[in-house]
Amino acid sequence: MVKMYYDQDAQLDVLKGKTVAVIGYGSQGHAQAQNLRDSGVHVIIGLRPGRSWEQAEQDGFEVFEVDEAVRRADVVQLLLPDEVQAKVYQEQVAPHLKSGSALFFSHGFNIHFGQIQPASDVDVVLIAPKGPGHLVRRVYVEGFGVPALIAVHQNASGQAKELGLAYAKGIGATRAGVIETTFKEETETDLFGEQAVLCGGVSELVKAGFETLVEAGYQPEIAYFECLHELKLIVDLMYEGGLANMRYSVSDTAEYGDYSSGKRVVGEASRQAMKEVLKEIQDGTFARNWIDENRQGRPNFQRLREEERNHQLERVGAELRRMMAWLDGKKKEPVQS
Ligand SMILES: NC(=O)C1=CN([C@@H]2O[C@H](COP(=O)(O)OP(=O)(O)OC[C@H]3O[C@@H](n4cnc5c(N)ncnc54)[C@H](OP(=O)(O)O)[C@@H]3O)[C@@H](O)[C@H]2O)C=CC1
Ligand SMILES: CC(=O)[C@](C)(O)C(=O)O
Repeated sequence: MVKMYYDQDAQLDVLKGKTVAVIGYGSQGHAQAQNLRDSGVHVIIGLRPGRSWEQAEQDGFEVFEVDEAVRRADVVQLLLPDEVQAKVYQEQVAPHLKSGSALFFSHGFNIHFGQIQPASDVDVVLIAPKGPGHLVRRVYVEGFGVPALIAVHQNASGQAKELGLAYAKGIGATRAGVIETTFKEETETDLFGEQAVLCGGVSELVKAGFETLVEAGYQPEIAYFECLHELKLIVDLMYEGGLANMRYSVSDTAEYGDYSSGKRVVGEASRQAMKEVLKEIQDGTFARNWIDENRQGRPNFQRLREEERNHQLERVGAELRRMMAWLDGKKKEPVQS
């Protein structure tokens, strides 16, 4: 049986008198910094001058250049994009990390693939929320938390796990539950999940369904409602009670269609492809490709991002969201970074 850690297993006092430097103020950075502050933890932000710096100051944080924030910190949480962490670490973190301090991550990529190799006199801990940063903040404010994973790569202080659990409590994760893992397991499962299921898998399934209906002559707006908009409602049911809860709520017609046609759409070929994707994550092929793509200035990433943004599905969806008044009040168009 998996061991889950909850609020009662974590002591916020472990962070009492310590300064946490959150490096980066994006999806995870803004959420974790605000949650920690609301939990009574002393938080400073490390950034480069720019949009995030202005936002963090507007949100009431003390903001410093990365090296200065590191010098002031007992805990340094690296919430930079994975592809820039190694360079920033080498140039602005490692030379200033205090002996006996702690280096935190929310994804194990750079430790697991050897891009960052910390000195032996610091704790190295992973606290990985299993959800997008904006939900980490929203759910915390609502009084609950996004579950997370904890792993200890180095325990120089002898208290790394206690420190990690205190941090997890500070961001609200122990309200939901924290599972112990390793940097390897978190990295490989997270990369697999975002590629084969959550982002890549679902996006291609939605696009294929939308295009199948549109190419067959149906109205794009109906195809959008059927294949994307309604997906949230279905996934909410799965979130609340598993596949069984979704199948309980949909019609028997839909449930029978689920059983009779689902495996024809996502069948043995898809399962084989998933195994290949996982193998390329495990043997480092994906990591090398991603690191190389960034070294070359992201030509393929930018091209593919542009193609996807111009997909008919996106255009139809944007128009429908403008028309759906109730949604307008809740969701802003995604920030075009
Ligand atoms: N997004 C998510 O929901 C999740 C992310 N994670 C992990 O969290 C970590 C952070 O990801 P995420 O929050 O998505 O990142 P974002 O891209 O949302 O934010 C990155 C932040 O880093 C800053 N930054 C970028 N480059 C530099 C630099 N050279 N020097 C200083 N600051 C810089 C950006 O500021 P600027 O405005 O100047 O560009 C921005 O504030 C990653 O390890 C990721 O894998 C884990 C779980 C979920
Ligand atoms: C939200 C999350 O954990 C992801 C999809 O893996 C990520 O954004 O890195």
